[in-house]
Amino acid sequence: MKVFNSIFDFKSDKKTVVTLGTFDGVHFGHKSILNKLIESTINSDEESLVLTFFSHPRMILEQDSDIKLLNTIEEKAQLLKELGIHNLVIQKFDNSFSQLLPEDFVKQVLVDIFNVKKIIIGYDHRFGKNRAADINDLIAFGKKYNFEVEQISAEEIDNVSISSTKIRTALQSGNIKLANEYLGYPYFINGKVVKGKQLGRTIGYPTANIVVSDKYKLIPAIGVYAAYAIINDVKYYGMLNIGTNPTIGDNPLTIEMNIFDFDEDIYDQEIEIGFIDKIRNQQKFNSLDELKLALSKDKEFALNVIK
Ligand SMILES: Cc1cc2nc3c(=O)[nH]c(=O)nc-3n(C[C@H](O)[C@H](O)[C@H](O)COP(=O)(O)O)c2cc1C
Ligand SMILES: Nc1ncnc2c1ncn2[C@@H]1O[C@H](COP(=O)(O)OP(=O)(O)O)[C@@H](O)[C@H]1O
Repeated sequence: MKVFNSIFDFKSDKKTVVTLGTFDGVHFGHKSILNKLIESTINSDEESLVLTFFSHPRMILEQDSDIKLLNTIEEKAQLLKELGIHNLVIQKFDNSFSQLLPEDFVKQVLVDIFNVKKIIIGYDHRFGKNRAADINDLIAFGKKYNFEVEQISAEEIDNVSISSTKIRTALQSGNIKLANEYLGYPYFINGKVVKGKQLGRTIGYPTANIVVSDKYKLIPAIGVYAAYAIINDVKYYGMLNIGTNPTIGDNPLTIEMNIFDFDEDIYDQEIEIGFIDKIRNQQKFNSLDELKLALSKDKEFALNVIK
C-alpha cells in the first residue's frame, strides 16, 4: 500500500476507485465498503484509493477535543494495508480543507489529482464546506466530470448497524466482547513499556507498565482483562489491569500486563496489546495477600478464556 501524507502528494498514472471517510476502527461495517472498493479494481487497470483525515473532523468542527479514537493513524494504515487497499491518502483536516467548496473538492481533488473513475460512498454522505453537498450533488458532478458514483444504500448500512460510536461506548463501559464483535478483531493499543514501582515482581506477578503516547487513543474502562501482547512479533497471552492500584494507595492510572510464561526485561520496547475479554472490576483489597489471591483467580479465568 502506498501512503501519501497529503492530497497534493498523490501521484499515479492509473485511474482510481475512491472512497472517503474517517474509518475509525476499520470495523466490520467499514470493511463491507472497503471490500467493494477492492473488488471493483480486480481485473481492471484501476487502483483503490482511501482518502482519510488525520484529525478527526469532529475535533476541528465541534472543538470536541475530548473525543477518543479507536485507531491512531499508524494503526489505521496498518489495518487498511492488511485489507489490500492500494493507496491511502491522509489529508490534514484543518480549517482550510474544511472550507473547500463542494465543486472545488470534486474538480480539484477527485478529478484533477485522483483521476477518479468511480467513487463509492454512503447514501447519507455530505461533503464540502458546511457539509453543503449530498449524494445527488455528487451524482450531478459525476455526470459533469465523467466519473461513476456507487451508493451504499441505507439497508446495506443498517444491516451492519455498527458504528465507531457504538464501539467506543462499549469499550468505555468495559464491554470488550461486544466491541470485538463489532470490530471483527480484538481491540488493541500500542505503547511503550516503562518502569513502575517494581512491586509486581515481589508478589510473584511482574507487570509490564504500558504508556500510550497518542492522547486521542481510547483506553478501555478501568478493570481487569484477559489480553494478548505482541513482543518482537511473538504473541503471548496474559492478564491486564487498567487502574489506579487502590490497594497500595492513591495512584495515577496505569495499564499493566502480567504476561504468562514470560521472563524477559522489556523496558523501553514498543508492544501491542489486544483485549480479549473482561475478567472483573478493579477492587481495593485489604492486603497484598488478598490481591495475590485475586490475581491467581484472575489467571485461572484468563487461561480459560484464552483456550
Ligand atoms: C491482572 C491484574 C489485576 C489487578 N487488579 C488489581 C485490583 O483489583 N486492585 C488493585 O489495587 N491492584 C490491582 N492490580 C495491580 C497491582 O496492584 C499491581 O500490579 C502492583 O501494584 C504492581 O505494580 P508495579 O508494576 O508498579 O510494580 C492488578 C494487577 C494485575 C496484573
Ligand atoms: N511475565 C512478565 N510479565 C510482565 N513483565 C515481565 C515479565 N517477566 C519479566 N518482566 C519484566 O519485568 C518488568 C515488570 O516488573 P515489575 O516488578 O512489575 O516492575 P515495574 O513496576 O517496573 O513494572 C516488565 O516491565 C518487564 O520488563
